[in-house]
Amino acid sequence: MSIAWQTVKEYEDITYKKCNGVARIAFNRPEVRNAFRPKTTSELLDAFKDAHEDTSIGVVLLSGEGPSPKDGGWAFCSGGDQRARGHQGYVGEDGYHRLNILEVQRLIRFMPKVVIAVVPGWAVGGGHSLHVVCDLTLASKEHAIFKQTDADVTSFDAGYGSAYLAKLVGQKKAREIFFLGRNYSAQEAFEMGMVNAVIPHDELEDTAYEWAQEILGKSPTSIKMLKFAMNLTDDGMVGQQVFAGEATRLAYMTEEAKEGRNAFLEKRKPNFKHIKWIP
Ligand SMILES: CC(C)(COP(=O)(O)OP(=O)(O)OC[C@H]1O[C@@H](n2cnc3c(N)ncnc32)[C@H](O)[C@@H]1OP(=O)(O)O)[C@@H](O)C(=O)NCCC(=O)NCCSC(=O)CCC(=O)c1ccccc1C(=O)O
Repeated sequence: MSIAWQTVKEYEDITYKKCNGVARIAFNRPEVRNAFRPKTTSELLDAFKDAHEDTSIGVVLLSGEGPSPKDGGWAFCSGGDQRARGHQGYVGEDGYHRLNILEVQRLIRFMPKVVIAVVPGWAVGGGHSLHVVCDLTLASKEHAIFKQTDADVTSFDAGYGSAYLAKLVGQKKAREIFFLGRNYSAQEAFEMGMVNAVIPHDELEDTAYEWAQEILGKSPTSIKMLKFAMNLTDDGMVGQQVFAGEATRLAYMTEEAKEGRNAFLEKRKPNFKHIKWIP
């Protein structure tokens, strides 16, 4: 299949394309297994915000470009660039120490669209956490490897990367992943419940696009409400807020909401008498 991707914007550390309701954002530092530095996360935030705002986009694919020009290795993302790591975080061009991959995680989690991690190779450390927070994960049969190195480099994603992972794969397995830091194949990750499908490498991108098109055939409101409903119990008050925000939007579309607004603007009491208390 030839997908007519159109580049949206040129970045240094990522690529950003769109086609037919699908946005594709990919790490583009294959020579360092797609490790992210502050510039990468700033660019990711910019692209994700654009995809969030674009009403023609319903699904976002998050992937990693490759293979590495150095050795042909494939990666989704190997986490924070350890060369950019300073005293308090990852040091950007402005000299500030940042820990802003968590902002990217929150955008993925709270975006009213489906985000699919398309994992062509290593998903490691903060890169592993990113696939965990995505709604779905598709992995290359030949090259995807899942690994948590946080405990090797004195880092710990104590939110979605670990606690939510435990919801996906169970407490014992999540603790094994973090405490031992072993490599897991796409098939093993699938059997654990953190990967939706294992796909031959050459078919990975096309399959991700096909899954996206299948999702785009569904009701946008249903998909959005289902995503937020499934997030709700794990996201506490923020999950409730996000879900309730969308419920409010639906309420705004009713006749009674229009009556409430019009009554205020016309400086009269609202008349809800004709509105039925539907059981
Ligand atoms: C990914 C590997 C397992 C791949 O191994 P292999 O295939 O053998 O390749 P290598 O030869 O090791 O790597 C090739 C090349 O890439 C460089 N590289 C790889 N990963 C990184 C990296 N993360 N940073 C910098 N450079 C990297 C490697 O040095 C090689 O370069 P050469 O010049 O060719 O030698 C393996 O590479 C590996 O284990 N990588 C490190 C994985 C890692 O430890 N990642 C960091 C985990 S911590 C993290 O991600 C931060 C989380 C975080 O961001 C966060 C957490 C909590 C709160 C806030 C935050 C936040 O916002 O920051």
